[in-house]
Amino acid sequence: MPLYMTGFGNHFASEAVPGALPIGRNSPQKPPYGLYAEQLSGTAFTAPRAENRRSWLYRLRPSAAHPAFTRYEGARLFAPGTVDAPFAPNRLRWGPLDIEPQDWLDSLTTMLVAGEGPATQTGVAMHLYRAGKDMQNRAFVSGDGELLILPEQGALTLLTELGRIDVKPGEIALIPRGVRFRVTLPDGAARGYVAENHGAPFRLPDLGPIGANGLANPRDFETPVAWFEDVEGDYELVHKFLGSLWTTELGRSPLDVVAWHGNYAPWKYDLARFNTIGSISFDHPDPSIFTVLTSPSDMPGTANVDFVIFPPRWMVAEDTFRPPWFHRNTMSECMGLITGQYDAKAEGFRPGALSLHNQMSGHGPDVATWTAASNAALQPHKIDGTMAFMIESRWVFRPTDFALQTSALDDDYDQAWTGFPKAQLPEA
Ligand SMILES: O=C(O)Cc1cc(O)ccc1O
Ligand SMILES: [Fe+2]
Repeated sequence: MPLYMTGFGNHFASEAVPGALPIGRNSPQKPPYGLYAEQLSGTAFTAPRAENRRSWLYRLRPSAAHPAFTRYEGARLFAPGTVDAPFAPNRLRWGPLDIEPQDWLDSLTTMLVAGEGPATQTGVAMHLYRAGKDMQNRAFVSGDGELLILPEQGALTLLTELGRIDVKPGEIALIPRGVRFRVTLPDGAARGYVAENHGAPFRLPDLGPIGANGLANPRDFETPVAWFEDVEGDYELVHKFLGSLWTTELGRSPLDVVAWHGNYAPWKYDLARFNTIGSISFDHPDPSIFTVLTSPSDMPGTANVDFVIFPPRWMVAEDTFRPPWFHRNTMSECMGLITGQYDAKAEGFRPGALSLHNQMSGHGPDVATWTAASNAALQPHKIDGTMAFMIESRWVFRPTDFALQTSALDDDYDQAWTGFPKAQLPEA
C-alpha cells in the first residue's frame, strides 16, 4: 500500500532510503550515496512565491543522460491534431469506447482540444484511455501539460518519479507536467478520462463569501512518499512534446528518484470528500460552485480550464426548475460521467461517455428531463449514486479526426431538444 502525505501544494520532504535527502541545502557538492540532484521547475524561476512550484529530486542517474529522441509510432490515436476544416457549432456526444488490449499509453485517444495548445501554453485536451495491460519497462512523460486522470472503470497504479499512487473510480489523480510515470492495472483493465492542461497549473479556487472551508479542502489531497525502482536494462521513455510523441531508450528506469523535496508533485483526491454547496432557497445556482480545480488565464475570472463535478447532493430549492437550466455560454463545456446518471439528461449519457457544448451553443435539459422536472413535487430529494464532471474552458474545443469518424459519435444528439411544446400566450 503506498503511503501519502497530505495537503494541496504543500512543501513536502521524503526519502525512500534513510539519509538520502540532503538537509539544509538543495545541491551539496556531493549528495548522499552519490545521488544526482536535479531541480524540476513547474513554474518560471521568478513566478510569485504563492504560485512558484518546484521540487528537488535525488536520483540514481541524471535524467539528462539519454540518447536522442526519435518519432514514436505507437499510440496512433493520441494527440494526432484536430480537424482543420470549418467546424460546425453543433452539440456533440459520444458513447463510451471499448477497452483495447493495449497498455495505458497506447490506448490513449484524443477526442477534443481547446485552445492553441502547448506552443502557447493555453488550453486543454480531452483524452480517453481504455487499457488492457500494464506498461512494463517503459514510462511516459508529457512536456505539454499536467495530466488530470479520472478513472471510470478499474483502478490504476501510477508509478511516478516521486512515488506510487493507487487511484480508483471516484478518485482523481494529477501528474504534473514533466513528471515521468508508468501505469499498471490492478484490475487487469481500466477506462477513463484524461484532461491535459496546457496552461497554468491547476489550483484550488478562491472561496470568497463561502469562507475559509468548503468545496475541495486542501488537506484531502494526498501526495505519495518517495519510492523508486532500481531497474537496469531495456527501458523506453515516451515523451509528448508540442503535440507529438517521441521515444528514446534509457537502458535503466527513469523512476529512480530515491528522495525528493518541494511542492511540485503528483497527488490524488477522493471526489467523495468534496464539500458540495448548493441552493437552500430557490433557483439553480451557476455550476461554478462545484469547481474542484481551476487553471486561470490572463483574463480575470475566465478560466483556461475549470474542473467541475456534479456529486451526490440534496435538492431542496422551492418554486424552482431544479435541473440545469437552458443556457448559452461564452465558455465551452465538455462533460463526462464516472457513475450513475446526470441530472440534465434522463437518457443517452452513460458512464464513459463524453459530450461537447461549445461556446454559445444552446443546450440544457432534454425533453424528458424538462417534462419531469417541470411537474415534479418539490419535496427534498437526494440526487445520489452519481458523479458527472465538466471540463470548462474559455477556448473552443475542436474534435480530432477520430472523434468525428468513430461510430461512438451520436448522430442523433439534437433529438434531445426536439418536441418542446410552444409557450401559450394569453389571447390578445
Ligand atoms: O450544461 C451542463 O449540463 C453543465 C451545467 C450544469 C449546471 O448545473 C448549470 C450550467 C451548466 O452549464
Ligand atoms: Fe452547460
